[in-house]
Amino acid sequence: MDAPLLKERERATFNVTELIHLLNGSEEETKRRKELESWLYNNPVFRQDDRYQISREEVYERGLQKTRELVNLCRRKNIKFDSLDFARLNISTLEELPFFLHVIMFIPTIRGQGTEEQKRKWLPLAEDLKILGTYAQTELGHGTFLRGLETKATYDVSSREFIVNSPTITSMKWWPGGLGKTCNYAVIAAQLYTKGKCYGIHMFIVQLRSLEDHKPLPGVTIGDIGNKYGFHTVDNGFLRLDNVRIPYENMLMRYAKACDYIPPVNPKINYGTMTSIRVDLVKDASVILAAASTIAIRYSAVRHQTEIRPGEEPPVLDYITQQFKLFPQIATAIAFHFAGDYMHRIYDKVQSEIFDGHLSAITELHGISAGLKAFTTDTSIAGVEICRRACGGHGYSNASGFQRFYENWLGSATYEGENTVMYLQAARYLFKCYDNPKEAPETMSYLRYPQNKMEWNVKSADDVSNYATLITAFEQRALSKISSTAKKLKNLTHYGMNRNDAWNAASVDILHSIKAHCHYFIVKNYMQSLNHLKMSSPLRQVMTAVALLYANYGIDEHAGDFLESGFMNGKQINLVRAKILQLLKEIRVNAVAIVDSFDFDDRFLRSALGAYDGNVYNRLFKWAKLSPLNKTEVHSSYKYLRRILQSKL
Ligand SMILES: CC(C)(COP(=O)(O)OP(=O)(O)OC[C@H]1O[C@@H](n2cnc3c(N)ncnc32)[C@H](O)[C@@H]1OP(=O)(O)O)[C@@H](O)C(=O)NCCC(=O)NCCSC(=O)CCCC(=O)O
Ligand SMILES: Cc1cc2nc3c(=O)[nH]c(=O)nc-3n(C[C@H](O)[C@H](O)[C@H](O)COP(=O)(O)OP(=O)(O)OC[C@H]3O[C@@H](n4cnc5c(N)ncnc54)[C@H](O)[C@@H]3O)c2cc1C
Repeated sequence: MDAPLLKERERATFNVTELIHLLNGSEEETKRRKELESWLYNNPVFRQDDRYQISREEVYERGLQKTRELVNLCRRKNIKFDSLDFARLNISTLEELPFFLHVIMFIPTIRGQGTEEQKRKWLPLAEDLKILGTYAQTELGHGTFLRGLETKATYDVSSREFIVNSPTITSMKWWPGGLGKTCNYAVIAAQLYTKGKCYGIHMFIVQLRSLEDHKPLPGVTIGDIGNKYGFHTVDNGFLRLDNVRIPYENMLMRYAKACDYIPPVNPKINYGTMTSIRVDLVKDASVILAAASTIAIRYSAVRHQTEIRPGEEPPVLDYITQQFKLFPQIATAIAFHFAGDYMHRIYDKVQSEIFDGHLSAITELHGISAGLKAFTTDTSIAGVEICRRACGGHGYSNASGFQRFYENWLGSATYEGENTVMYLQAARYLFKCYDNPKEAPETMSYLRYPQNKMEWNVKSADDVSNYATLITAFEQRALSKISSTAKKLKNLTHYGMNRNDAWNAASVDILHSIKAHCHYFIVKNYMQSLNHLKMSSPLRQVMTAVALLYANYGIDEHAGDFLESGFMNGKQINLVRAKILQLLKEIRVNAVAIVDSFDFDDRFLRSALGAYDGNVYNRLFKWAKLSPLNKTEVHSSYKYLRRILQSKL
């Protein structure tokens, strides 16, 4: 083991294994996760060493090979696609596979929106992978505005069929994962027309390719949309349907019926699959940021640069500015971990309410999941970039491991709802609750009895170590933003603007308000989660320092907002800043141990900078030697170089 990391580990003040189990839920959960990972990582098909040396076609083909291995593994070990074990395997591949949309959206849409009869027919086929489907909603012309989708499903009473049609170029389905080359089925979002009237977006199961030879069926024009920033393994596709006929039974009809149209009790129930993925993304944001922090912290403990005192070249992690960049990322990863747990709990609760026929809870779930999806993906994307840059030049090499997850994760700000749009959706719910506080759910309880407090109860650095004091600060910031924005909206409508125009005119303030609310929620949930968890006192001390850093850093980062609220003054902001420095020092001794507790396997990180042993330089040299340009001492293209070198001006 490399000496610097050994020394770092020896001085940790808490037991790493205890934190590993705490973050995994229990010792058994840790064991199970590791067992699943070892099945995956010991399989050579999941290799990544030549990832940047193979063509897109080969990357896609590998994606399918990996899919086959993963499916075989699940069959051998009896792992169901809707199980926690599959979710863990899914994350551990650290790569989207071409069939993921089948598992995360196609099957869940049938399960959530199909009648019992439809589920009996389609689920066995889909779960046994006799058919492979995707979720085809977005079109070339519209992704966000679902009411604007143009694909039509027109009911033909005489044949009891729907005629599914893409009438224009902008109505082509565009982006669905696995659509281009992999899937032979899709759930298609289309405007339902029956008896000459349009009833809005509904979901239809459409077969796209032959089950015999995989050729597109008549009327189906389909393909891959081309290279992208990331998601190289996935054949995101386009699809044009030319009056394709499907049986009446292929409209998913658990909540709405066609022919003589019966509407669903809540028309947004059709959007349920998106909500479920938004919920999952909160936890994913934590994993990605934890992985990036692990690489950056381990590397920063190994990398020595410059001098603080003459003759002593410290690890860069000793520079306070480096700590100020990286420790908040660790804290954020843990905060999002607890937010992810919360989201899963509330999602399960709402699902059981829906099961009992109470559809009203989906509005609250949408409000919370849309906001947190945007907040956590936004923050973690920015955090990964901070970690990458904190690794200096080597952070820019593919050997760092950042690019693999960064390029894919960038998409999370857009897919499952573009983040600004999601914030605005969450804000819609927030402002409704502000106007009607009795409706406010627990997450917005401060709206029920809004108290504009006059003064923050902070006089010394010790005062900013108190959870309740910090939560109050975030609550007051949110309240101040929300109430001033609500006033603005009221003024705009008072002077004659209609509600929609006023909403657009005030939307920048609305965005600040919802971000402040999400931040408040994350801080509160983080601190409450820590209070409820059992842990040894050395671990509690460390976890408390990290949570306090999260909150104090958030105040410093948005000092303008907190000052503007009038609740805080400049002196108090200085106390917050002093506290941050104190916390950085406290966390420094445990930084490597904390990221060790995230417990990433080296085969997951695949990083020369972030491997457990800290053997950075040997790994970088090994990586360089593997460059395809180094296969020969003199590259074959020297023929051009020779001519340049030998030509006369
Ligand atoms: C932006 C909105 C929310 C707007 O919807 P709209 O019907 O056009 O507008 P509206 O009639 O004014 O509706 C607003 C109203 O609908 C409600 N609502 C909206 N969404 C939901 C929901 N999920 N659950 C429960 N309720 C929902 C809102 O609360 C609003 O209610 P309100 O009118 O205020 O009472 C919607 O269109 C939307 O969700 N757009 C984003 C599209 C999206 O997320 N696409 C994802 C495609 S799949 C994908 O990206 C997979 C990637 C996965 C991967 O590769 O890993
Ligand atoms: C990697 C990846 C995978 C995907 N997989 C799938 C899939 O499997 N199935 C599928 O159906 N789709 C998929 N999508 C599509 C994705 O869901 C959409 O791209 C996404 O919902 C955003 O819609 P848009 O592209 O229309 O963006 P637009 O809405 O056109 O956004 C452009 C800009 O307009 C702004 N804007 C739009 N509306 C508003 C508004 N009301 N108020 C303020 N600003 C607004 C946005 O903030 C943004 O800045 C995928 C996309 C990606 C990148």
